[in-house]
Amino acid sequence: MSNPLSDSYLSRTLCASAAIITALALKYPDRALFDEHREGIAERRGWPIVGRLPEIASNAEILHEFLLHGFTSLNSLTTTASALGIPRTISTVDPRNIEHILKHNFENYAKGPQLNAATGDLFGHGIFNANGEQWKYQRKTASHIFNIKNFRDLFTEVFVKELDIMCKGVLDKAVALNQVVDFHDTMFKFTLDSFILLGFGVQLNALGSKEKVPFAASFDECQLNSFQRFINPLWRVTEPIANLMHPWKKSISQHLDTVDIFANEVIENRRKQLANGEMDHRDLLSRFMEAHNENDQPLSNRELRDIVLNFVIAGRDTTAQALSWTFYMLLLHPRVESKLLKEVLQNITDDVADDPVILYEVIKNMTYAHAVFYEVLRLYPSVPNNQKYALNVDILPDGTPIRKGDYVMWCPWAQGRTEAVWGPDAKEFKPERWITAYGELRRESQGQWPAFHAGPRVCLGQNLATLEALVAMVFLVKRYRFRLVPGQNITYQVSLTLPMKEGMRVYVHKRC
Ligand code: HEM
Repeated sequence: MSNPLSDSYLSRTLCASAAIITALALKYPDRALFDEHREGIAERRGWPIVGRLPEIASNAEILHEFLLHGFTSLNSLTTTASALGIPRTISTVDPRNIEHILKHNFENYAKGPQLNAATGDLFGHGIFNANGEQWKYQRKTASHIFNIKNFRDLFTEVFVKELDIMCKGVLDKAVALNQVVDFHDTMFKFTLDSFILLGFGVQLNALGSKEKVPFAASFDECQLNSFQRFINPLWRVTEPIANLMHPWKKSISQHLDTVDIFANEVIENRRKQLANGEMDHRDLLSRFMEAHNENDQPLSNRELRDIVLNFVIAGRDTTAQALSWTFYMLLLHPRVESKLLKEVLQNITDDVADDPVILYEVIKNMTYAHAVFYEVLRLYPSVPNNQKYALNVDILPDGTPIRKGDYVMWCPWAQGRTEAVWGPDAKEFKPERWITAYGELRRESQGQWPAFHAGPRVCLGQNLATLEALVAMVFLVKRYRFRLVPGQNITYQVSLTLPMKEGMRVYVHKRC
């Protein structure tokens, strides 16, 4: 039997709630609760109380296109959006603004609390999350390995050696057995093995295993999860619920354990090698083991673990993705592939290929190969969106006012496709745009082409990545013809970087 007292209490509560929601909806008819409009910044109006959260959530799978559409539909290179639970973010593809944020007013823009919270359990206090003195000592320590001698005498040799393992162990077998290869997965294994060997002195041999190595699988899950936290304001609630609902699935904390075990093994292994005097050169990890942190203390195992994981994402993912998108573009553009092959055959004779020191010198001067790589990174930047946090008020070069506590986001994926930045053929894949009338490589400003970031935090591994990618490109183009397996959907996975969502399956043939 119903109780008249509790029924009337319930109906009064419902009426009061409806009245409050209506009043809030009238006060915030097109934006998030408690948010204000931002004068002078192009903005599409959203829904009452939640703002643009529903659009962001429903376009999360195609976020990069969604952002591009935002710039083109508002006909502005700088936009903003109000969305419940997501901090106010000003997005830009204007080269002047990007250079200002990353270079000219560097001190005002930091890695912010949102990034630290979303990626903290994976990247800890490593270089990608660090600011101030904590960042400086890591940058300085790591920079010592990127010297000409290492490039000439060590890095090229490692890349050639790992390529040889890939060719014999994966690609030649696929040719002989007429098997399909997942090119994307193979590139991830190649860059993982190469980087773990030259950075940490460990021969991992991921290329030798058919499956994904457990560390890599868990690392990818953690990364994807970190990214999802940016667009899911309720992640602290939804993640534990998801664990309860899917108890048979490995949870993020279990994936983190797998990742930690791997990093700790690498560290222990190195300690033993150092103790036995087995190292004949000082690589990344041994340099950090000898370094002192921002408090002038030797690094703890936890700090070393952060270093290892930050450098794995830097050294593995970005280059593997760039190589995958490069071959995707080559397969879709046979004209470009033939032109590249011509340059490869002219420069990479068997003598050159057999001598890493000469190979390094020859590759440095291959203009078209560089143009192909830069053009791929223009359309498929390995870091497709990136953000910083304003420590103080500022005005961007296009006049956009920035408030203290705003996030500023720049979007290289959208920028590469923006006609106002790259001209009417912005969306076309044209390596020739990187070559001057004198046949030299064109250099664009870091604001126009921020694929490797800009200013004091410009990518430390830019030259390493370019060398690795070009060595792989020239060897693979020279030895093999790849063909896409028809009917697959090759697209990106929205994440911190730009992986292919379902890989890229190819047939492999030897060139005669
Ligand atoms: C195609 C390959 C690569 C691309 C497109 C790329 C791009 C980038 C970008 C956009 C950043 C800025 C990230 C941020 O701070 O939010 C960055 C930073 C960095 N990259 Fe790369 N990267 C590549 C390969 C590499 C490699 C092979 C290494 C080797 C160690 C490396 C080391 C680093 C480091 C240490 C930083 C942090 C710099 C700092 O904060 O001072 N990168 N990279």
